[in-house]
Amino acid sequence: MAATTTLGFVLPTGLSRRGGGFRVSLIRCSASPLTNSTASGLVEKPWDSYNARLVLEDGSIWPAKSFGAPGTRVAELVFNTSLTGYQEILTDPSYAGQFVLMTNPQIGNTGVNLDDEESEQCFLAGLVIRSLSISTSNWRCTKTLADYLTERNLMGVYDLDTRAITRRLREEGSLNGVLSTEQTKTDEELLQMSRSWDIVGIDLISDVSCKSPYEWVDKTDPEWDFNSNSRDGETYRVIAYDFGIKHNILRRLSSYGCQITVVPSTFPASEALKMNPDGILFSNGPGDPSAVPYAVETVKELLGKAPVYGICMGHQLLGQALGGKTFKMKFGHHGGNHPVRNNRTGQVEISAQNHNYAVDPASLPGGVEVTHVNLNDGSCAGLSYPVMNVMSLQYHPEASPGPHDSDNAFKGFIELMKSSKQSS
Ligand SMILES: NC(=O)CC[C@H](N)C(=O)O
Repeated sequence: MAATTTLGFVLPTGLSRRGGGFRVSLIRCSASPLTNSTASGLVEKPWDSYNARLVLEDGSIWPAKSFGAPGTRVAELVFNTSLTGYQEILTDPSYAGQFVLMTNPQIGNTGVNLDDEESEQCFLAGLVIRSLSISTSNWRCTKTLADYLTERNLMGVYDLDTRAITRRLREEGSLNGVLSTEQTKTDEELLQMSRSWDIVGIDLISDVSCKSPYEWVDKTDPEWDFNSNSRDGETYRVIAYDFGIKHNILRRLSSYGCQITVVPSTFPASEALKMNPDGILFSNGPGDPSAVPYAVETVKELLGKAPVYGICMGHQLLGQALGGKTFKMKFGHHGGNHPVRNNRTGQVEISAQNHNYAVDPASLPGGVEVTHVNLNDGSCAGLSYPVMNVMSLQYHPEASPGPHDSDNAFKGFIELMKSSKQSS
C-alpha cells in the first residue's frame, strides 16, 4: 500500500477521490524527524511535546508532535504560503473553523509580541508546521510561540511532512481533518469525526464579530507608516461592519483620516444610516459567504446610501448583494505572494490573501466591473459598481502579514468618499 521515497517519507498510495467521495483505507504517513544537533549531540527542545495525530477525511494519518494545547479538534485544513507573519495569521478571525498549515518549513523563530495581534483572540482551530524553531530571537519578542499557543488553549503540531500534505490539498482540494493528542481515540473514530463535519453552510461570523459598537482610534505607528502621510487632512466618518475584522484594516483607515465606529455583524442598516456616515466598510470574516443571508440583506439596504468598501468576506457579501453568486474554490488562496492585476491600470500587485470562496463574475449583472484578477488562476479579485460608489477587494490591502503593494486601495476609498461628499 505504501512506498518509501528517496526523501525519507512514506508516500501513501491508493487514495483517490472518485465520484465525489473517497475510497478510504487508513494510511499512516510519516515524515523523517528533523534533528537539531550541535557538536556535542542533540539539543533538548525547550518545550513540552507529546504525540499527536492529524487524521484527514481521505483516510491519511499524519503522526506528529504537539507543542501547544492538548485535545481533539475538527476543522478544515488549509495551507498558507507566507514565509512569516504567523502571529498575524493566528489572530486573523477569518481562519475560524480552519487548521492552518504553514508551507515555510520552520516557524517560531521570532516568537510573539503584543503589537502584532490582528484581533483579541486566536479563532483558528490549530497550527500545523514542519519544524518549530529551537531558538526564539527578536527584539520585540515577549514569549515563545509554544507558550503562546498553550496559554491560549490552541493546538499546534510539528514534525509532519507539510510538503506532502500541501501537495495532497492541491490535488484533492480542501480536506477536513482532526488534530488529536488523545491516544485513547482510535484512528477510525477520528476519521469518522472528520467525515461527519462540514464548514460549508455554517454562519461563522456571528461567533467572531464584536457584540456592541465601539470607536476605533489607533493609527499605524508613524515610524512605520509609508503611504498615508501625504493625506490632505480631511476627516471621514466611517462605519465598519465587523464580520471578523483585522485590526490593521482599522489602523490603515484611521491613518488615512477616518473616524471609525465598528459595529457588530447584525447591526441594523437603519441604525447605521442614522449615524450619517461618509462611507461604510464591510470587513473580512470567516466561513461560507452564502451562509449569512442576513449580512447580505444589510449590505443591500446600505447600497447607494453611502460609498462602500468591501474586503474579502465584505467583497463576497457585496457580490451577492449586487445579484451575484459565490462558490467554494478548490483549495483557496492563503499567503503573502499572490499576484493580482489591476485591470484599470494594468499594474500587478503582490498581495496578501486568505479566502476559500470567490465571487463568480459570470453571475454578476451588467454594470458591475471586475477591477482586479488573481493571476494565478484568473479568479475575480476586485469589483466596482460606480453608480452606487461600490468598491471591493477579495484580498487583504492592509497586509499584516504581507506586502504593502495594495495599500493604495485605502486611498481609493478616501477618494470615493471625498467625491461623494463634494457632489452631495
Ligand atoms: N479573509 C476573509 O474574509 C475570508 C472570506 C471567506 N470566509 C473565505 O474563506 O473565502
